[in-house]
Amino acid sequence: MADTVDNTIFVKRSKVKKKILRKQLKASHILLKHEGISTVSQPTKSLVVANGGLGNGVSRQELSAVLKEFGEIERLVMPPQKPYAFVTYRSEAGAQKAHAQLNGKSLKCEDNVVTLYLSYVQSVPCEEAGSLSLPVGLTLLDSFVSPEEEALLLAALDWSPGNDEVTAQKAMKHRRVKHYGFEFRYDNNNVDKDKPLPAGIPAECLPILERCLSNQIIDILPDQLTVNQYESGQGIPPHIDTHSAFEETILSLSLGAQTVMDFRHPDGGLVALVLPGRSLLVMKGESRYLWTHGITPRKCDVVPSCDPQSSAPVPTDNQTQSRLTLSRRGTRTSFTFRRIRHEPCRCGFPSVCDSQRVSAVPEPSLPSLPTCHADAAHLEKEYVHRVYNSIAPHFSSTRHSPWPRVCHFLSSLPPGSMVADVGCGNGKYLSVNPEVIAVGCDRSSALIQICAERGFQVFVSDALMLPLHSASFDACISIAVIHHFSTQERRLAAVRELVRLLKPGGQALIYVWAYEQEYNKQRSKYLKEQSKEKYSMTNSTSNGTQDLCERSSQPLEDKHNSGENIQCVSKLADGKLSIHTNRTAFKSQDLLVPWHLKDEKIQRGEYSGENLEYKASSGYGLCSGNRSDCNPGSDFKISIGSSLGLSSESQTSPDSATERSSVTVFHRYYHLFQQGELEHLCGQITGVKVESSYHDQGNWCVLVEKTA
Ligand SMILES: O=C(O)CCC(=O)C(=O)O
Ligand SMILES: [Fe+2]
Ligand SMILES: [Zn+2]
Repeated sequence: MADTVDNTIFVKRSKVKKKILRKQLKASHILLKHEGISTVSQPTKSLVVANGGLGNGVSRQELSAVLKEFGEIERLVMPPQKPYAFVTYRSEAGAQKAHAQLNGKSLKCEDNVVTLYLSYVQSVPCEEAGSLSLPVGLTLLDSFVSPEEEALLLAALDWSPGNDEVTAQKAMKHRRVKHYGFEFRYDNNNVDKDKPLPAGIPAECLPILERCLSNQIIDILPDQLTVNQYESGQGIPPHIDTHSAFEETILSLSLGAQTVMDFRHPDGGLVALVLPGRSLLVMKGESRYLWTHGITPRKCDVVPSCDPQSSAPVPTDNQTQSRLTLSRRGTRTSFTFRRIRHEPCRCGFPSVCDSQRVSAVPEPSLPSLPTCHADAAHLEKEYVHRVYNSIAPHFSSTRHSPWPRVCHFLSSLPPGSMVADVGCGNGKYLSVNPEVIAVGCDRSSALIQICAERGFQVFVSDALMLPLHSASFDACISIAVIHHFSTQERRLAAVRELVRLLKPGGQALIYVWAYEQEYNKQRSKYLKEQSKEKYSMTNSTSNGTQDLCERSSQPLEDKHNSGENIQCVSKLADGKLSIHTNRTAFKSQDLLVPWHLKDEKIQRGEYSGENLEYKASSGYGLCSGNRSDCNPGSDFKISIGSSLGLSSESQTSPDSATERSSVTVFHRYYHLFQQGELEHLCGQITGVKVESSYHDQGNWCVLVEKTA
């Protein structure tokens, strides 16, 4: 008897399983047919979650809440308006668990119930610029406090000078602050844990904190409060709240005027999020530990044109760009509640964790000159691509003057010419001749973002594999690009690819950095900047090829080699690349050139002179307003942000830059070309004629023509 019952259950169970499997296969089929997403049967770390998309009304918070029960999430990609999402777990085991437990399960969302079907995928698409997604672990709860509570909280603040001691009140350069419970010290980026302040968290905050407890936003009351007050035009540099100082959950309550907070991922992602007055921002997980947050000092924000305070729907990706408007800032006061940490932080982000730094991060050793493609690609990824993504806004701010001879080449092209700028950087050559049709590409998504914001036709691409038709361009330029390829084969391949684009009779102008910085008894601008810049650390060359100077007493070498007999002058001690001393003569052909980024600059968004690039970029791709339909039981609303590529390197505390200004040094790999080397390279390609070659301000340059 018992057997029969068991068997019936077994049969029923397997029927259910079969049904789920059928539906899952159907979902995979639809994904392939309609979206071109192919699933695999072998377990991987990544899953596509059919029906778990923003297009099904599933929010990022809702999906990530269920997914993270099965393991630590590395990435959650939710393409806007799609009925699916992608998740990548840190381990395959996590993905397997989620697959086993969630497949065919219902997910109850705010406004509907969906059934999830999960399949393994080999790779996950990148989050596109403008797509709507928040950093993992970030939640924004709209209207968390009532207007009455807002007024009460603001009235509880006493900014009079007599109160300085009690709340460690400070007037910072870009805002004023007060601390309760414990002082957060901006000199050492930490709190004196055994020195509590006379004033604890004001009683007016308690009802709000109780609400956080009962809504399970926190499970223990905070014991530290920092109040920041920003006038219009003020802000806070990008930073991560010190891991060792505070526990995981950070709450930031926005009162008064709305603002835009920028979240940056170390890989370059930027999410600009509108924080409306009376909203509560909850930072946990990756958003608290790995992403920096900051407010760019400015008087206006670019926001979606629908009133973010209203319950307008989320604009789609395209609409986000087209329906932007300016919003004037007013005075904003934020209450940041945190809990002091008494044990070292053991988060999963050792690269940015001050508790784990010493033991976890070994001293970086210098890379070697590569001998195979794989090593070369790796070197370029670390010492070219990553660096440009990290320094993009600052790099761009030093690159505004086009070189005259490049301009002359572009200006002499007939109207209507098709021109490709391969490695276009910030796009400074794309508008030189308005009569031609110019497209640009660069390997750095952060630089391409800057170009896109300037309205140029651009795309991200590797110069070795351009997604452009052969023989379709009248002219190409490659300015200061090919010297970043680390083997002769790759440099040759880059020139070949450039030539491939040209129509017969088309011309390519190529500039590379010269090993010889002194030519015809003339020192290049790069060397001359040495005396002019007074060894400053502020990278502000306006049109020089390279970066800033550093003091050096090394004599200039004058080494000229003839083109026919190119000798390698790389002197690699134990095979390692050496670090070049800026503004001095090169000692070897392959080396690492430092780029000094004053943290203060990047943190404050104060790039020298015009900081248009930075300002513009941090204002775009904002989050939408709100979802009107969220959480019917209460008056919370969830705002969803959008991301685009821009990077930041700083991971220090909010005002370390005010008290100390540290410099982050990045190293870019260069192969310096010797005289004749570029011509020699071009000479190896059939169907190419070197029209002319010259030395221009420390660069070797060729103009080549495609003959067939
Ligand atoms: O103003 C805010 O919302 C953020 C303040 C903040 O990040 C901090 O004080 O660490
Ligand atoms: Fe913070
Ligand atoms: Zn940590």
